[in-house]
Amino acid sequence: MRNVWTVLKNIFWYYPFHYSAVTVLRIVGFAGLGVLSGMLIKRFFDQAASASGLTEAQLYGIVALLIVVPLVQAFAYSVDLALSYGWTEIIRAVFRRNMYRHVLEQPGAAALPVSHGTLMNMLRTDVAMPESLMWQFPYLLGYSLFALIGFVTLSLIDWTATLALFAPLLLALLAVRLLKPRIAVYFERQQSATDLYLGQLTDIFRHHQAIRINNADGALLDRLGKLGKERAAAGKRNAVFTVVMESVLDNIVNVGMALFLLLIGYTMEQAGFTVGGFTLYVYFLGYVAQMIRLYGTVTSGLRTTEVSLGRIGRLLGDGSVQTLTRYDTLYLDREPPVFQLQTLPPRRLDLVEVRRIGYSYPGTDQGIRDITFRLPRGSFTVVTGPVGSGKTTLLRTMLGLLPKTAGELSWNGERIADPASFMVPSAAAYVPQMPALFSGSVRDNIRLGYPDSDMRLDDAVRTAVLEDDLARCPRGVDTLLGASGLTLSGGQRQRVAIARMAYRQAELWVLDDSSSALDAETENLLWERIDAIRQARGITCLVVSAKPYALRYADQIIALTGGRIDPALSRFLGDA
Ligand SMILES: Nc1ncnc2c1ncn2[C@@H]1O[C@H](COP(=O)(O)OP(=O)(O)OP(=O)(O)O)[C@@H](O)[C@H]1O
Repeated sequence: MRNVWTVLKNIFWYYPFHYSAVTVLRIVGFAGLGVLSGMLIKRFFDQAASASGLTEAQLYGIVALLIVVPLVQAFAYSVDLALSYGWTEIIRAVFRRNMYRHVLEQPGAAALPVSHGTLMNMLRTDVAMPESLMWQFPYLLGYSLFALIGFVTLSLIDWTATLALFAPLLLALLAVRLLKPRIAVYFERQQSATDLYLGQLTDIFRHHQAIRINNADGALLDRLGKLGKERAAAGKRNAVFTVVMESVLDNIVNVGMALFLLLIGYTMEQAGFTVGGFTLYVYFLGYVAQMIRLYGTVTSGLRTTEVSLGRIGRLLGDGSVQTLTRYDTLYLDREPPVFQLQTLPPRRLDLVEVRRIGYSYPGTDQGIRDITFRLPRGSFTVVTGPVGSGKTTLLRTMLGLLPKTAGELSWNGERIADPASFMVPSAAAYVPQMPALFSGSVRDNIRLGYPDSDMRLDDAVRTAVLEDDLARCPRGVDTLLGASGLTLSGGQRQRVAIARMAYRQAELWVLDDSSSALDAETENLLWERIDAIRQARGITCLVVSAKPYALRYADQIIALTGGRIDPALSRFLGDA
């Protein structure tokens, strides 16, 4: 629960003035004016029932006040809404932005510790829990204050009836205490079922082609239907539990009210209870009932927020509360600063050294161990080995996309402290085994944020042997690709990704099985062109390939078996 209070405290400091203003408004607008109305009503009835009755001036005065007070309350309510509504969205946006930022700042290959479905659900519902709880407190404070004032005022009239009016409160506290542990259980189950459902939905949209091609529509839809039903059942259970809790509280109030009316009837006869006094009791009764409901809402909000923050903590890890609540500008009312591409200064490569590096996937004995080799300027190194021997793992570890667990990397003799931030253009450019394309044109996909240059684009297109493919498209390099580049063939997708790498003009080119979908002729041409550029510009190539075409250009071969270098099958350059 400590995390919940810290998050609420941090939210408060985003807009201390607004939150304080809303709190004061809710206390004055609901508690203060509420008490005033109650007093006026009492006075009205007492005076009306007295022998002298109401004078005309008194009557109009009271009626006018009874009209003005609700109008002021309505005004206070509107100001409250105007102040709190916008901040609700802002707080959610801050949380969402912080979660996106955290995800984007992770090393590329670090698998998210939660599924896509869970992530979507967190961004959708969990982020909203703290702030919606936050806005309940001023109400609870207002109504509690009102109830307290009511308690004092009424006990001066008749303490037994007052006790009867407030007795349900104690019972309600007890009921909420008993029901509290279940609130978290039902909410957590509902969230987990929603995670699975959203995860399945995401998978279907991401892999719809694979699903169609494998004729798996029926099976997946069945599974989606089953998850949907489980989600609905968990949601229903949670909703039913919430309604049951609310109705338990309501009924406690109703029983209390009946008890109270019985007592009043008795007291009115015995002690000459006035009509005004009775009206005041009835009037306060509504507020006590509302306070009890709010108490239930806040208690359940505290529990569900605790669950949501626990879930978000699984994504954000240590210091999750600070990461989630870190505040900075959202640029809602002005343009954000123009994004300046941080192109790093050229970093000439003379020699890259890989010394005894290793990486193990968490919780497994899979990965790479004790890998040592050198990449001199202009060299062409091919990494080979059977499926699962660690080729991709080696490249990703070198690029900092996986955090190495052993060994060192150096660039021109200097240790690379943080490969993730160093091994990017202009030092290294990378074509992953499964490159990601985006909707937009071929040009957009190749540039991907880099400045537009026709010369550079032509160069990159030629390096990737894409020119004939583009010549067949009426709009050439401006041809639009569907979502995720779906309108391209596998080989074309690979070559757009190679062109993207070439466009970056890095010193070290890293290609992971990037020609697997090419026909022999195109692949031959591709390596021929890459080799020509290597010779002309001194580019260093590190290439995973299982096919013979790239091997033809190799002046070094790193053969992996079971995550280690097999010296018998490898061929090194210089002293490794
Ligand atoms: N995220 C992961 N978690 C656990 N194990 C993994 C993970 N990714 C890969 N592995 C395992 O690590 C080993 C090396 O995988 P890697 O992808 O590097 O092999 P590869 O040689 O590139 O294979 P391929 O030729 O099929 O691309 C494999 O046994 C694989 O199952």
